Amino acid sequence: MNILDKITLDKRKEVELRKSLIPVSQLEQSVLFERVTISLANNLRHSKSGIIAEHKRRSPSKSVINNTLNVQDVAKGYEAAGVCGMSVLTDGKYFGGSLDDLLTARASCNIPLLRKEFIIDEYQLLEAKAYGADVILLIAAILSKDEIKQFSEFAKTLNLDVLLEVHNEEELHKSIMPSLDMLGVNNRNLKTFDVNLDISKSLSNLIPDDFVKVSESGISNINAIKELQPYGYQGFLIGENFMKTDNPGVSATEFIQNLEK
Ligand SMILES: O=C(O)c1ccccc1NCC(=O)[C@H](O)[C@H](O)COP(=O)(O)O
Repeated sequence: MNILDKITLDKRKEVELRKSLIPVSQLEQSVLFERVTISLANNLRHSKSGIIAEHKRRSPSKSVINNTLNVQDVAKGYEAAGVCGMSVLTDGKYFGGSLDDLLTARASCNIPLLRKEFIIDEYQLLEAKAYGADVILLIAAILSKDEIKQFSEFAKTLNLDVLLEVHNEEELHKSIMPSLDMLGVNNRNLKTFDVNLDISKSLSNLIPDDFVKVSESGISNINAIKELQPYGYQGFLIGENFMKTDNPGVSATEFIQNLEK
């Protein structure tokens, strides 16, 4: 079984457990359910740099990235750096994240927050809303076309932006639909962990212009972004490159300043 199948299997068990502990009615009582969300897609459309900076403690491909930082400092640092949005990994088992991380980030900054999660159930979208997210991620590799439609349409009823992630042409073809805001190309093969920016380049002309194009993973310098911008990419999701430093906010600030020079 590959790692993505393993993560998805564990996620199904986790979500069933969560559902049995916290009913939907309780999620809907969160004060954050009434919050007016901020659109990441809009921010990206109007940005020169297009950085989405991630909070990522560890990952299946890299094990520990940074265990010493707190989410509050990272969120404040990213906001001060001028990023378009922050991605918060909420998976515990494989990434060391949690919904509490999302809540802490929400309390610490006023930029769009992406719940970075393996979404396999509508319940997780209600959680995203209740814990302060503005954006959800849907991964085409683990969802059917019908599920992508169902989850993205449900997300829109909650006023959440939808970032749909693909890694190849087949995933892209099954996914294109009007209920998505952003199409992300993951440069990392989630089954083998190989990273290759050429994936973003080769899929770019197959993505209709109505969607904001986002390139994800393996971006470690501004040259990578300068290479991808001519292919129409307006968003760049960066995790490890910032999180491996002692101060991700300062690292993101320097990165954006160099990019916008
Ligand atoms: O990062 C991983 O090892 C990983 C493994 C399996 C599924 C997902 C994984 N990562 C999620 C992401 O998409 C990245 O955290 C994100 O794009 C940032 O990537 P990077 O800048 O390379 O940290």
